[in-house]
Amino acid sequence: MLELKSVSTSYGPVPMLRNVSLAVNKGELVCLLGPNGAGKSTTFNAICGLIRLDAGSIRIAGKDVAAVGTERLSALGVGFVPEGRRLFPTLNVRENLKLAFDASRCRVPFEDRLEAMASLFPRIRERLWQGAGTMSGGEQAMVALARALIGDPQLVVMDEPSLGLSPKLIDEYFDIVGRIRDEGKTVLLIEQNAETALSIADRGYLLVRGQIAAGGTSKDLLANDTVHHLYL
Ligand SMILES: Nc1ncnc2c1ncn2[C@@H]1O[C@H](COP(=O)(O)OP(=O)(O)OP(=O)(O)O)[C@@H](O)[C@H]1O
Repeated sequence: MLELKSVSTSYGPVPMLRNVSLAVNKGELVCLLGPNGAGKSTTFNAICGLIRLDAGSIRIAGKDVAAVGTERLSALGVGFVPEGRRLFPTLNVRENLKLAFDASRCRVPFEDRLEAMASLFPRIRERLWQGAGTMSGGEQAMVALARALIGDPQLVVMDEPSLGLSPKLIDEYFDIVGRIRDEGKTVLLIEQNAETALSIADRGYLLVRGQIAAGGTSKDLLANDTVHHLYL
């Protein structure tokens, strides 16, 4: 569903990602872990088609992201949860969700998808008319995930969605992410919160200084010395 093949990027003369290869198969929940500055958000932006690659390729459902273009990825069946949520603060929740729905190719009526989101996120149901910018951080995190899901995507890519959430809310959030995978969606979860991410992921990769330093099943990574040294 998602394949990065020997991807290298740079910021001006400074190399960032170096020869990064990773794959997420249909129906899998895979996490990409890494310390601050490892290149996680750079990887996310590259998957969104926002960064030009120096080398390598990124394919979603077999299609080259660079050829498809960022603005058409949603219609290809991809939902994104960017770091910091990036909702439209002056629009209400419903309007935020409607914009994302309109960018997708979902054939189910909007009201049906809205009802599905309200069932998945009960906190959202009574907040549909509230300005997104006035919601709490936790509520905004739920809206950002609902926005990624409203068009019924096949693939969901998330960049550090648990940032700023309380421990209780992190558990609730990751529980929902696990359910999304159980319902058949493919998920790439980019996270610093290694222990929680690995507790729901099927597999994971560790990114260190722009390179993949380890990869394997969640069980393997939990037993990996480098992962332990960095996180656990
Ligand atoms: N637009 C940019 N121009 C120059 N350098 C950049 C740019 N964006 C990111 N970088 C640098 O690239 C490196 C990787 O940044 P990135 O945001 O991908 O890391 P990260 O793994 O997501 O970190 P964090 O967990 O702290 O968010 C950092 O050293 C950062 O300063």
